Amino acid sequence: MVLTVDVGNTRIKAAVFEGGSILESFVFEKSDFENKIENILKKFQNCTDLVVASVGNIEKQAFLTFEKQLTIHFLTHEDVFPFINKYATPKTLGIDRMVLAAGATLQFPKQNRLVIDAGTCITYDFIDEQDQYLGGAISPGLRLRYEALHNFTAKLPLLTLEVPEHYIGDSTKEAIHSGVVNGFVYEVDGFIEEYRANFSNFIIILTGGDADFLAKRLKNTIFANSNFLLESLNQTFQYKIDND
Ligand SMILES: Nc1ncnc2c1ncn2[C@@H]1O[C@H](COP(=O)(O)OP(=O)(O)OP(=O)(O)O)[C@@H](O)[C@H]1O
Ligand SMILES: CC(C)(CO)[C@@H](O)C(=O)NCCC(=O)O
Ligand SMILES: [K+]
Repeated sequence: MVLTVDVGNTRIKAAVFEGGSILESFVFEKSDFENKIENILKKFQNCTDLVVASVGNIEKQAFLTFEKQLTIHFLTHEDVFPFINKYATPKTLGIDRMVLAAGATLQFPKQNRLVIDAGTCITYDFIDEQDQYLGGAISPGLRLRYEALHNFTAKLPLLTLEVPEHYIGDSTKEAIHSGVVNGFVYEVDGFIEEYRANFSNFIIILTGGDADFLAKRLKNTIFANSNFLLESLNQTFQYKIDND
């Protein structure tokens, strides 16, 4: 059994895998995460490996307390990945994006793949048919957009997500909801159209905290898989074992 842990910028997500299938998944805040992991390991005592991808501020040291119980794999750029990395600055590429690209490469062989992760940030990652990772884009996520409008202006209130009535917002609140929510959806639809115009034979994988919300609103029919990063962590680990 393998425990995979995704330390994001906002929250931590974790899942226990037996072979290729998820037994249970968890979401928790960063404070007190040691206890949360300890409880998971109490429940699943057959876990032999802990696989971590962290883009948050939690480093490898924080996981070493579990070393008595199981083997820790804290993924870094030094690990083996199933794609050729063409990013001009490979050392600054987020480990979450590398894991997503690995999962897409292994799960969907011999095609162009676009992974869209709608989390704290929206990331776009493109891996072509020759398994070359080309890069993509990073933009502010849904909640970050609401927060940025409030934090960097004097007059804009901090709102929580609401679906706008219309694209023409007729009040401050409606204008913000339209700008944030419609802007988010138009952006993603726009990127998808750009990729579609330039590549054939490709698959889109949609994941992250806002994936379900987004999937319902896109012009294109795309199914969301909220567990794609955790599944990809498990696959990256299996790949590492087979190829190290
Ligand atoms: N309880 C919650 N806390 C924070 N964000 C939430 C919550 N529930 C849903 N969301 C939505 O999820 C988005 C954040 O996604 P996610 O939880 O995947 O981010 P994350 O943990 O920082 O991971 P990553 O850094 O990989 O994006 C926010 O834009 C927000 O709209
Ligand atoms: C973009 C985020 C914040 C998304 O989680 C993460 O992948 C990251 O910190 N990336 C580093 C910059 C880069 O990927 O080029
Ligand atoms: K993200």
